Amino acid sequence: MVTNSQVYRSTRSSSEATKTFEQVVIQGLAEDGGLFIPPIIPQVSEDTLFNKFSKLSFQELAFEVMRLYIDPKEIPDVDLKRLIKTSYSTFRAENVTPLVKNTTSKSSNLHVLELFHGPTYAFKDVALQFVGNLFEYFLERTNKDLPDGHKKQLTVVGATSGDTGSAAIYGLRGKKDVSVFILYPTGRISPTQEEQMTTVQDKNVQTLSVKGTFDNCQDIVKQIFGDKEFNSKHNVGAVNSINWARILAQMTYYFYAYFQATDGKKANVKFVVPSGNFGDILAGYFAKKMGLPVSQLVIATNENDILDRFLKTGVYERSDKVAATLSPAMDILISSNFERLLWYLAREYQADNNDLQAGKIVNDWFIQLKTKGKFEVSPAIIQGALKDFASERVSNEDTVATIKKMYEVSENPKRYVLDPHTAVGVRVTENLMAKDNDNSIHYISLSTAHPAKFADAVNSALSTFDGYSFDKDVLPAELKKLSTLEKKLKFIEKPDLELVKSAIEEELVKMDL
Ligand SMILES: Cc1ncc(COP(=O)(O)O)c(C=O)c1O
Ligand SMILES: N[C@@H](CCOP(=O)(O)O)C(=O)O
Repeated sequence: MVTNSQVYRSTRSSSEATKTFEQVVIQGLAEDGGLFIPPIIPQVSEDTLFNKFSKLSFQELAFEVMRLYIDPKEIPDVDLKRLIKTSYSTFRAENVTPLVKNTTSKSSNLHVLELFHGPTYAFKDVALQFVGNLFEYFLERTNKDLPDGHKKQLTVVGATSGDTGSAAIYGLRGKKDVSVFILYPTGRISPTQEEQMTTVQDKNVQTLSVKGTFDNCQDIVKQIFGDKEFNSKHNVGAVNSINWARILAQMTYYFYAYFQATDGKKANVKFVVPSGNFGDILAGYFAKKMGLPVSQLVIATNENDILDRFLKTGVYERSDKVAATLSPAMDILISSNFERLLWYLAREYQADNNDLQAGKIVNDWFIQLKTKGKFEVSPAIIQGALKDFASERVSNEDTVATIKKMYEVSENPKRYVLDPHTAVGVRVTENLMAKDNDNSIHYISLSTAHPAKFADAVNSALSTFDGYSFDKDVLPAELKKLSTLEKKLKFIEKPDLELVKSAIEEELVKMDL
């Protein structure tokens, strides 16, 4: 029986947990196709939360949170502190994830948590700057005494609906003994997102534009992990939120934002999270289960609403009918990280708190998903999920209307511009506030990307306003110059595993790392 939160297991395994943090970070996905999780979630007392954690800087808090999940024998304190410091030194905001308090008016507790102050202007940087440095740290240690030609090299393969790709590339560009291949759906990401990825010329980076959807790209990535021969030949690594380190690094801002919103006091707090692959909100679930007194985590989706439908019906169903929306990074039908949540729910509500039995249940569900295209969970599981989560979906029209309304009414700051993903969250937050009708609740709405990345949606909401100029008011100079830079990308004409594997092998030879 595992008793410590620094040992990991797969969501689909019926054996005891045995994996170390380094193993799960480097391996990415478990051999059985499951995701790695810590079966024990560490607990933080109220005293520690409100008398210690609430007084820390973002970096200090990141250390305290991460320390609970990483054995000091694997990364000693001094190294973990250095990794955190280096990772967040690239952010434009000193406190990394600032909270814009009382955004609409002094008397309303709607706070916007800006997560886009990293190098690629999206929340993914918070985790991927850290993950890049973590890969480098582990590889340097493994390779230190190995002669050239025998050093371990990691081939990172990731799928993106727009933001993970550039954040992973910026986290890994130029790093020793790592190559990075990013698959994205042709024509289904914004022009700026595409430019951010394809204009990076470092020789260890290659983007693959795949004719298909994000779900196709993600499926191919998972198949590559399951391909034993390819995987053992190339040491495939993950940058998507299937990698546990992504979730871990995202926990910090739930704690930090809570204390910023409440001035370090215990209060009634709800987080609203624009969701797709369920990685971001899952980090909030861990924070809540660790003891942060969050009253609700609210899933905000666009028209691709598998998560909302699941919470309403208990049926998790595959579909290939992905809608192209104004919040394209959330155009996702299969939410990878949902599997992690399902494991904790299965353990508590169906397996009498037995880890091994929970693994068996989750494995059965995912076999059904593969063979029958869907699975259904019991009402007890849904009722369990609803103790922590609520959900709502938002249309394109309401997304545009929310960007417009915020621009008109915001007080702090005036003329506040939301990106369309953030707008999905803000719309859900406003609906919730109307329903709750309780001034004592703090609502923290996560802002997951900078509006400059989504010119079409933002302009369709704001171009009729007198004096509004996207170039002047929204677009940072750094992103403006991207359109003038040379592009490096390779087209893959259909979403096919073999085509992608050949492209990777061909490029690896050219990279000659
Ligand atoms: C801007 C933006 N918002 C929201 C999301 C959804 O986050 P998650 O996939 O972690 O649910 C994504 C993509 O992941 C994103 O890029
Ligand atoms: N929205 C994401 C999709 C990939 O999700 P991840 O969090 O699992 O990496 C993106 O922008 O690429």
